[in-house]
Amino acid sequence: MLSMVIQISVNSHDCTTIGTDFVTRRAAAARQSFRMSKYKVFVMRHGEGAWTKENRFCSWVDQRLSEDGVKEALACGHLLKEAGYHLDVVFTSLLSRSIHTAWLLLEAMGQEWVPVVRTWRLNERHYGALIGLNRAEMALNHGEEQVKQWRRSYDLTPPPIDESHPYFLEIYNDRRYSTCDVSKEDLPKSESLKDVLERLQPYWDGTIVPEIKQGKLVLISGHGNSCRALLKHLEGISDADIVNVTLPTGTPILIELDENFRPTKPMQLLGDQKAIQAAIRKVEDQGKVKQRA
Ligand SMILES: O=C(O)[C@@H](COP(=O)(O)O)OP(=O)(O)O
Repeated sequence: MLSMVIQISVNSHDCTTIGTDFVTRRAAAARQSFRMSKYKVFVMRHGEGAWTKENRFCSWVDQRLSEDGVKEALACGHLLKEAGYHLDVVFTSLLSRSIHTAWLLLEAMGQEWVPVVRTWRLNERHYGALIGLNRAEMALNHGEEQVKQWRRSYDLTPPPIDESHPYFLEIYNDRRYSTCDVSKEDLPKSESLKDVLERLQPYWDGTIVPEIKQGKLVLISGHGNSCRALLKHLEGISDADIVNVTLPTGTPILIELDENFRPTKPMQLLGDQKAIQAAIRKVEDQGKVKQRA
């Protein structure tokens, strides 16, 4: 039996302030509306990436999963299998950590045949010139609040990447980006969360929603910020509240929607709730000068 508890964001000091307040309002709204769930969709951030250990902004750099990330992806698959879910299609970004998570999850579920569809529109937010930098060092040099704003604010765009950046050529010469529905020149050089939602929403509306409407159970294996953008859209999270939403790696989030694609209940992070809270704290701590023990 899964223990499913409503959560949005956990911050060791005040997590439960805005996060819980938001959840409470959402729960009250859902109770009042008496809307019936018609659709379910899973949104999840991939398993831990290799650069997480080094605390570097990874973004469009194609790092693999860490050993722990592989374990997380497999554990997600086991969790969904035990809960009896049968997936019909999985959407990923063009980045290996998102694709490998989908493969491992499907393998653990014994559902390897399920189609995996890749799109750059689910890529992680483009962190521009911040790519490759260490978050704790950035917090030391620019302050923790500035780093939090760069990481979590809705409409702040970091400085763009340019040709002098050590990862510029690796990203823009990569063959995968010649397969996109926009030219290489038009791919982002830096993005706010708002920009991510703007490039993701047409894909959600035009490609993913029609699948869900056909009755298919969809799982999105995305990234911390591409998933935050989608959750903001689906859950109607305000520009102010999204700052306090942090997603752990390798944790499926179940969203139930009515016939008009409005949420009927608060989103649910599935799995061991204490472990999920610890995982969220770990991600938040990455932006601090000193990490908590
Ligand atoms: O780009 C990255 O390093 C992380 C998010 O970083 P933060 O926004 O948490 O700093 O993305 P992901 O690991 O989900 O692909």
